[in-house]
Amino acid sequence: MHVTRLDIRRLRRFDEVQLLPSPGLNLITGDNGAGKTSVLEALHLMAYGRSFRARVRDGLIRHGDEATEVFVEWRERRAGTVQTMPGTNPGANAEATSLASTPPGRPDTTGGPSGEDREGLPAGSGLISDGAERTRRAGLRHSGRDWEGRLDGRPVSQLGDLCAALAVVSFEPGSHALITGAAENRRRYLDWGLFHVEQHFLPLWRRYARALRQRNALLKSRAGDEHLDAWDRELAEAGEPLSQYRQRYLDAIEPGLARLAADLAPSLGTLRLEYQPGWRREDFPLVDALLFCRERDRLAGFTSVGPHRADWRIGFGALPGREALSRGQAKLTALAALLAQAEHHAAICLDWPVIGLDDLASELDRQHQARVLDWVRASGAQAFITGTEVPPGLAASKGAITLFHVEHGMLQRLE
Ligand SMILES: Nc1ncnc2c1ncn2[C@@H]1O[C@H](COP(=O)(O)OP(=O)(O)OP(=O)(O)O)[C@@H](O)[C@H]1O
Repeated sequence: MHVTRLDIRRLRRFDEVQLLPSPGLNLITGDNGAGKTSVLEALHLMAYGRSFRARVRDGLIRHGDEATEVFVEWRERRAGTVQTMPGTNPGANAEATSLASTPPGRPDTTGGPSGEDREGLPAGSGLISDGAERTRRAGLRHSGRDWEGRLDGRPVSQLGDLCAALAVVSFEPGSHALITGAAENRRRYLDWGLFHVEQHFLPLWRRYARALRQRNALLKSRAGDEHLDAWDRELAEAGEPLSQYRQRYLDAIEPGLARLAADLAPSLGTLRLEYQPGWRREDFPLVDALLFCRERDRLAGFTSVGPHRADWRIGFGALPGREALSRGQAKLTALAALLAQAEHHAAICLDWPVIGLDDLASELDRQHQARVLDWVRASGAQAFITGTEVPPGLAASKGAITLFHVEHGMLQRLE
């Protein structure tokens, strides 16, 4: 998929800007504080319902305004999501390759903008099909507390449905948290991938989240066993398959991630992934684990076992543990994980997610920049790269790039 138009209103320092990007590489330059990252944040907001830097109410809305608005128009393959369990059928494009060679088969994403220009947020005028591709539109108005969204001309009742439409993978200065930060980052990574490739995952995830809320409320109110039994069963019925989806997703990602990590950080040795389901799954079914922990959970007032406590870890042959990774190595590993996720998405959905690379030059040395840019270019994915200057690695990476410049709250395309 590729974005053909992005309108941003009242986000950070922007009053109102519009970006008409190319389907390939787009570079956004500007001085410190000009608003380059804000452009990526706007895209991320539409795809995740939050910024990668903060929640909406923590500074995303322009000072003095009530809400921020983002409108995105994009082209995507009509085939949409192929409903296949991750890991069971990676698809024709799943032959993952290294950064040094050409990435997997390039989905055809060459269609241009629909040509139809729309004003106004967050309304959309419906879905426009055109052969193998279609144009989609999403608008989101977010005040931090409330939100209002439209997708293809219709109101959206759940933010998750809006976010599941546009797939964006963002690499930014905080991305190392995926490897060295809290488990929540790693659960989100799995869940984001699954939202997009497995149609049964989101309802299951919602069912689990609801059951967890209910069980926690009962624990807090010291409810009797007869009430908790039913919610334990419900939690387990949603939690077991949810956990299996995550495990299989991680298994499906692992080979591509290992190859990408070997290219980006070869000195670390062989990569392996370990999934931790959130309870001793090898010993007990979840329903039994919940029962065993019931008294402890009553005292604590929350559920201490289950997929909401899941995690996954990366280990490297040459290191004692992920704690031994330098910050730079953690960043390279996070980038490998994000690109592997993008690659897997492309293999299953036959369409690349949009890739955001914030401040690439300050994150990677010249040689790694060039490798990543070559890889992204060869993939056919649309990418948004930001930097105070043209990244040095871009000089070594041959091919077209569309340039934009941000200054004084304005966003301009440079010819
Ligand atoms: N809520 C807000 N209201 C108004 N202005 C804001 C708000 N939040 C941040 N800003 C300003 O918006 C700009 C944010 O810019 P952004 O982080 O996108 O810049 P950047 O070009 O990526 O900068 P850098 O190169 O320093 O990373 C900064 O000038 C910041 O002071």
